[in-house]
Amino acid sequence: MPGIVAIVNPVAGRGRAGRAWPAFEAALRDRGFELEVWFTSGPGDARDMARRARDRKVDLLLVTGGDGTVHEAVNGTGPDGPPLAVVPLGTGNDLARGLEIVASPGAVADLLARGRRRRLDLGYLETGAGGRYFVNVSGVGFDAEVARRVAQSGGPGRGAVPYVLAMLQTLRAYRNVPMEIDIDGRTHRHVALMTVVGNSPYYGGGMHILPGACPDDGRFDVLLIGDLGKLETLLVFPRVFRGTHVRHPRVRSLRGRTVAIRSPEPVAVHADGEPVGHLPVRYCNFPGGMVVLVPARDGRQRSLCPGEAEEPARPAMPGEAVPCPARLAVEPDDGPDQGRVGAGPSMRPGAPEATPAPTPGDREGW
Ligand SMILES: Nc1ncnc2c1ncn2[C@@H]1O[C@H](COP(=O)(O)OP(=O)(O)OP(=O)(O)O)[C@@H](O)[C@H]1O
Repeated sequence: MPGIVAIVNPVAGRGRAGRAWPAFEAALRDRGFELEVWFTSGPGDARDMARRARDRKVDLLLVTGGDGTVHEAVNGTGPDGPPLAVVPLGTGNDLARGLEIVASPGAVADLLARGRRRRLDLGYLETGAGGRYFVNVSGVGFDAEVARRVAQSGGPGRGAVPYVLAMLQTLRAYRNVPMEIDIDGRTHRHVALMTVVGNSPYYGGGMHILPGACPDDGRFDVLLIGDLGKLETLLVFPRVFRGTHVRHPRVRSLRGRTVAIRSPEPVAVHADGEPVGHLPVRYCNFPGGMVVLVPARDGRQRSLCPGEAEEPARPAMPGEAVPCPARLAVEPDDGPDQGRVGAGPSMRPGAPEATPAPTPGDREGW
């Protein structure tokens, strides 16, 4: 039967979600909302439950937990699932942070009563290990190694402190790697600390990694972080919390609908902080692929994009003309000598060919 289904991950936020949930449920019932509550009992449950809720055509899916729970939920619903409302009781809560969703029972009851349904872009990536959706940010290289270390440290509960500790451990042994990054058919080559692709500005529990990211513009923000040395990385890192790292001369900000990255070396990839395999990776965006309740502000429609006061009149599905294919083919890595990224089938009909291989002098240290 349609209605509201609440998926609650009781261990999110190191158990905060389970402890706080009864107050949220009471506030919602007091305001007249009827809901069915499903508690997860382990990894993967939120995905399976979200799929079941989508199949039942529920009116609203209330996802209670952190970014990992939201990540699982969208991987259960896929694009154009039921509208989501997030109760941010995890550790990092980076999606909610970008949308200014407040974790109090009253604010969540207001969100359901008066919030606006907004279509946000849903990212999709595919590595040799398979494909998945992501809501915030994916990274390739250094931050994916950090994510792997954080995941290995075990159990839910991420956030900035474990991230910073893992980052310092990773930095000791990490070597920058050559990467080829193809954005909408144009190839960029560099020796990289890491490359970041995302729709939302925050990750890692409040790091403002993509300060220009606009979650409903139909395009990814792509950050190319070049050949920084260890000391330089340590010096630049604190700037990530203010978003000023993007002004560093070895950092480039780009945008695009489709992105492919490869390297001759086995480079790790993460999606929303979850390790998801190694290069090569291909990304595409489902513009407007998820509907999320965001707080209403004084009856005005606030823009979710930096630098825009009011929401511009975007079409409901801004990028419909460039859909993601049902399944992306990832070719085996045949190394940089092939001269270009994405030499296999294009992700979209009529996409321009990648630019030819540069002369050795253009290769920025390859
Ligand atoms: N009942 C459960 N017991 C153990 N693990 C669970 C359970 N339910 C879900 N999980 C796992 O808990 C992980 C962590 O949840 P989540 O990411 O939402 O919280 P968090 O790590 O505290 O927050 P954030 O991701 O915002 O930092 C999820 O990836 C999920 O697989």
